[in-house]
Amino acid sequence: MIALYRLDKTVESKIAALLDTEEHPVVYFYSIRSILDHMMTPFVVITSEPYAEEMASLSLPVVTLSIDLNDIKDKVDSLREAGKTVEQIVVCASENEKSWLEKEFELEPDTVGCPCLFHATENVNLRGAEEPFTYLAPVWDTSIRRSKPPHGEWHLVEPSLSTIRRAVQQAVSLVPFTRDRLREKLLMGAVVDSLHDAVIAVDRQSRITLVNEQAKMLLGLSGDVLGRPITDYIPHSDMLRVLKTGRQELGDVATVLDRSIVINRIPVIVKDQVVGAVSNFKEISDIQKMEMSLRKKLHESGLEARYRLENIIGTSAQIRETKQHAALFAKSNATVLITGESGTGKELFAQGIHLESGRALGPFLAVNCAALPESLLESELFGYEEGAFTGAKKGGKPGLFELAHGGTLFLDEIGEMTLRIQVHLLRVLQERRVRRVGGERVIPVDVRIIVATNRNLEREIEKGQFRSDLYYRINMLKLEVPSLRERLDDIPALIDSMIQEMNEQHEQKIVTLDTEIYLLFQQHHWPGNVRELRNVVERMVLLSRDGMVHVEDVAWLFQGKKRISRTDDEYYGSLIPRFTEEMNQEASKIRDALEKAKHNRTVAAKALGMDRTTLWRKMKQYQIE
Ligand SMILES: Nc1ncnc2c1ncn2[C@@H]1O[C@H](COP(=O)(O)OP(=O)(O)OP(=O)(O)O)[C@@H](O)[C@H]1O
Repeated sequence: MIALYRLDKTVESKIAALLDTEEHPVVYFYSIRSILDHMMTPFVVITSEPYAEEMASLSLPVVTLSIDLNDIKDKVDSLREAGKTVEQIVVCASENEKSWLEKEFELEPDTVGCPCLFHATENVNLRGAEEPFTYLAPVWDTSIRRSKPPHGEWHLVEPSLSTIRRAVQQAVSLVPFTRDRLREKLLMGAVVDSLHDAVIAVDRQSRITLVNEQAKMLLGLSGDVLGRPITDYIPHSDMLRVLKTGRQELGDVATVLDRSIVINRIPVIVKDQVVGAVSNFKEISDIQKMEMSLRKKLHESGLEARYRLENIIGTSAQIRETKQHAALFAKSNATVLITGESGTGKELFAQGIHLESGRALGPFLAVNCAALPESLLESELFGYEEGAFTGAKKGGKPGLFELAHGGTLFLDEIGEMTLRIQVHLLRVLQERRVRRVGGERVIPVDVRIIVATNRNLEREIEKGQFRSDLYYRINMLKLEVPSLRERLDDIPALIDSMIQEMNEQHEQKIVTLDTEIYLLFQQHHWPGNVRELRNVVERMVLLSRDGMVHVEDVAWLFQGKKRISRTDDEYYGSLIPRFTEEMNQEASKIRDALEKAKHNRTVAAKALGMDRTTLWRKMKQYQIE
């Protein structure tokens, strides 16, 4: 389709006559508005020089008609033929046409056959001219016709038929291109609309060339805003500054219509010239939501805290007290120092505190300070900037402090950390900001720190291996996890839960363990604590036959190993003296329940809140008939 924009009627009809209108229908437009209403139709615009500029912001293919020196000569000839005297000429045309005509006149001054003066229509002032001139203007220059020259009248110059034919040929050749452009435009529109970010772009004159739905929504724009100056909607738009300076502005925060938004403004530069600017922006609350969901995804891929405090097995007074302290510590944001022998479950407590805290939805990241060499641990914790060292990843890498933002960072085996990293860590803990290795920027972080150690840090300070200032900073809330030796009563429940877990993992079905096994296990010294117990139970499960494990099957596991300091006589003698107070209480509860249930084990188990197998095991353990 060919669109004719603000052309003279005679020129319009000549163009239409030259076109095969079946193949290239002609549409006539007299305002930008009406063109905007048809933007979804692929067309090429033919217009005259003064209106070509208006088209620029619409990014449509435009063919421009203008008059030349030959057209002026033809007009002068026809005036002379009609008996008019033409001695001096004044030509008024648009700024562009005027400068072309001047150049042509300089090159071939004899073409017209008389002196010519050229004026730009925009600032023409012919008043007071004394000489009788012949006044000429292009046929499409409607504004000039409204003013009357001092002597005589305006004579309108038309472009020659060959000029019109060239313009028509050019327009026809551009038609396929407009279809591609439209397709691209639709695609671009779909892409821009599909973005979660709001996007708005302006041209050099700060007229809006692109805007997506999100931008309209956040800026409260409605209707067709394309082609309109951005200042009509945002009077002091910062885009004007970017157009002027050509410098990008990233991460600016502003309030628009009561919403806090973060904005990036980027100049569009072609061949060192600023030809426009694009701005993308987003509501801060959206960014926070995205951050949260990203973090959640990170958790799903293995960075999640899984153990809640209530999942930590054990009902002994020691473990109950530790859990109570942990639940209290979870309410605060202060650093927690977890101490305890290796394998006691320090990491489980760290996870439990995180999940019990207000940061439960944030990330939980853990790093074992003993497992990484110094430089690796440093870049792991604090991240690094691009080029910080040979092999540093392009674009740098965020450290665990940044990744744990809004959540908890668990530093296991902190006693193994070198003094240099201790200094770096202390600074981050004091300032709550990290500076990546090799970087300048400081990044604020909101991270709760939990550290753990099985070393005696006070002794490490005496030996000069641990900084006392760091110790005082991390030793705000101290959680001491008891060794397994100190809570032997928890062993049966731990074994049961481990067996259940492993049965599921190994698809094995162990129904029963000899009661003696529990007793045997409660005799062991367990230097490796719960971790060692888990290993032993795993081996036991793998060695089991027909769903039964007998004491003879496992006794060898403890051969040559240190026992709790109890004599064999105690072990093989009466079992009662070896029961703790809690066990005695449990035994008498079971006796009572059985009596009440008239020795119906199903009823008694129900009353005790345990299943039949557990009741049966406990009856064997406490030798209840
Ligand atoms: N109360 C518990 N209930 C169930 N499993 C436990 C319990 N305590 C520890 N475990 C298990 O014991 C193993 C060791 O636990 P964890 O890694 O938390 O110990 P740790 O004290 O952090 O050890 P280390 O000092 O060596 O880092 C893990 O497999 C864990 O699942």
